[in-house]
Amino acid sequence: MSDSSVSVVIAYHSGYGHTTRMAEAVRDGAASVTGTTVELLPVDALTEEHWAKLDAAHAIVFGSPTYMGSASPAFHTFAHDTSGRWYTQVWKDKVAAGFTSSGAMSGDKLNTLQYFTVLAAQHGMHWVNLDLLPGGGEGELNRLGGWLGAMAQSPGDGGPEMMQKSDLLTAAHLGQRVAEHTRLLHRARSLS
Ligand SMILES: Cc1cc2nc3c(=O)[nH]c(=O)nc-3n(C[C@H](O)[C@H](O)[C@H](O)COP(=O)(O)O)c2cc1C
Repeated sequence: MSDSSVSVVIAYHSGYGHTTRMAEAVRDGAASVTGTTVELLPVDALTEEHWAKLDAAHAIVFGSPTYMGSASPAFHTFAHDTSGRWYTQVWKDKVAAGFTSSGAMSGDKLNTLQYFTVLAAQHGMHWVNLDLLPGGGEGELNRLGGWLGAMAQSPGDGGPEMMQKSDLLTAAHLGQRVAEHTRLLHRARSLS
């Protein structure tokens, strides 16, 4: 990685593949910004090498399905496992953002995104929101009308292939925005 390039790591959990599709869309959006390296890291299979990549990243995007109104148990375990890094503020001033998928239209996804923001704040990270006005129809970006992060909804009895294209494009938009803002911050720091 050159001095001018930035790294975005997507730390996510997915039980049945829906959140994986979102993570891949976030990755594609971030990778569309020149000079950005992006990596997907499932939080239930982190090695020491993966933790080192998280520590070295300029931005970390959190992703989880909404289970019982919050992030999944696997994501909560990951968050708990970051407590040593919280103690020494290893992730301070990294960029952060988040995304979640649910079965119900609301499904209490907001609580999952708020949980991510608190996690980011405890680590001293800078939260990047979703800068999209609510989409008016099924095919439009941000059709679910949220701003804290990217949200997707699909029937609980349908597979990941049933996901709405607009939700995946919304996730890609968030990834692009994260990469752009990470680059801005990185450039400003290198000038100061
Ligand atoms: C244990 C469990 C709890 C769930 N809780 C919720 C919930 O609180 N709200 C909701 O809308 N959907 C809920 N769902 C549905 C999932 O959020 C939804 O199917 C999601 O897209 C799954 O993502 P994944 O395939 O990445 O695991 C739940 C599913 C499971 C298995």
